[in-house]
Amino acid sequence: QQTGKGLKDHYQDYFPIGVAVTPRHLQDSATRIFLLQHFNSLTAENAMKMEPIHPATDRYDWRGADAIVHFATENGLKVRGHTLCWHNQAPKWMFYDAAGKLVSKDTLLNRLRTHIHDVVGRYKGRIYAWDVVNEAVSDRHSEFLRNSLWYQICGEDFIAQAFRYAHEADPKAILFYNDYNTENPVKRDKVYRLLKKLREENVPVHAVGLQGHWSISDPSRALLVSAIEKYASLGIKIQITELDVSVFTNDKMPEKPDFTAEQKESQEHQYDMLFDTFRKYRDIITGVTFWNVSDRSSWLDNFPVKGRKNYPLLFDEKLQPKKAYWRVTDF
Ligand SMILES: Oc1ccccc1CN[C@@H]1C=C[C@@H](O)[C@H](O)[C@H]1O
Repeated sequence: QQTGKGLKDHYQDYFPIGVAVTPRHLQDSATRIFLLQHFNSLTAENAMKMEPIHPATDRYDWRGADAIVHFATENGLKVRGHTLCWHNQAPKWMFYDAAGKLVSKDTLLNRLRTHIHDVVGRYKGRIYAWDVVNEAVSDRHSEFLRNSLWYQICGEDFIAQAFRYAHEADPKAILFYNDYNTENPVKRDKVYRLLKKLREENVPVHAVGLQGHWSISDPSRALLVSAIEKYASLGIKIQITELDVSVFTNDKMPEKPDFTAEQKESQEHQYDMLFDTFRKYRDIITGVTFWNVSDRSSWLDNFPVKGRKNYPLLFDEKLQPKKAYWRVTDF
């Protein structure tokens, strides 16, 4: 399929440009052409999460993941796997026994190992990178690790074990720890502390995923740079794995749902700064992936405020480049 020069072409000398997709995106020919024009990496928005892909102890649903991997392989796109161990969208059955009681640490770790070997094994050689553990660090000042069922049952060991299982299953895959708010100094230092400890214990964690759920006012260039420098000092690579730039700086519902001139101007400026910084760190940043395809639909339309229309991406609801697109491709 021949397409005009797109975002990925502007960045071919820097890093792959990815996007989170659903199988439905791939059923529409206009969307397929759009995806192939602008992106050379895909992430499954939901299809490879624990519950969607492994809904029952003895049942996997491979359809969505297979469709995305098939499309990517057919068109020469990279695929990032998301995510092997997370507290959200995890299947209840994994944590409870037949009597409905929480399972033991050994049982849970064995279930995690089976899950990881089955999922990573199926796509071995076709998925080059995995978000092995997502969001294990706490947002609470008093906590280091999030008090998830993973942590309650296993303590911190589930993190190292998840990476070891993934490495066993595909020794060539690049293994990521993935999280959000990773530029916030308090959380940044906790993520750093976790990664440093894992690396010192020779746990196969190769890179850190900064989700990049940012806004027109956050992060500042200074905070982004200090986070990149701090993680890079561990000798690991960095990817921006779920980039979007919310047009809101609070959790209030606006008077009207429109995308104001001020919001546009701020977003153009923020995207310009972000990609200027990414380009400067091209030797450390090995990929930038957007979360969702266009302003037509974003997970931010319902988070953190349900029903609040957001306009966080480089393409508008008609899949047309916004001015921010031209700001990040004119360099
Ligand atoms: O920015 C946040 C704030 C609080 C909780 C979760 C997040 C981000 N959490 C991400 C967002 C959407 C999901 O589809 C992704 O899998 C998840 O990694």
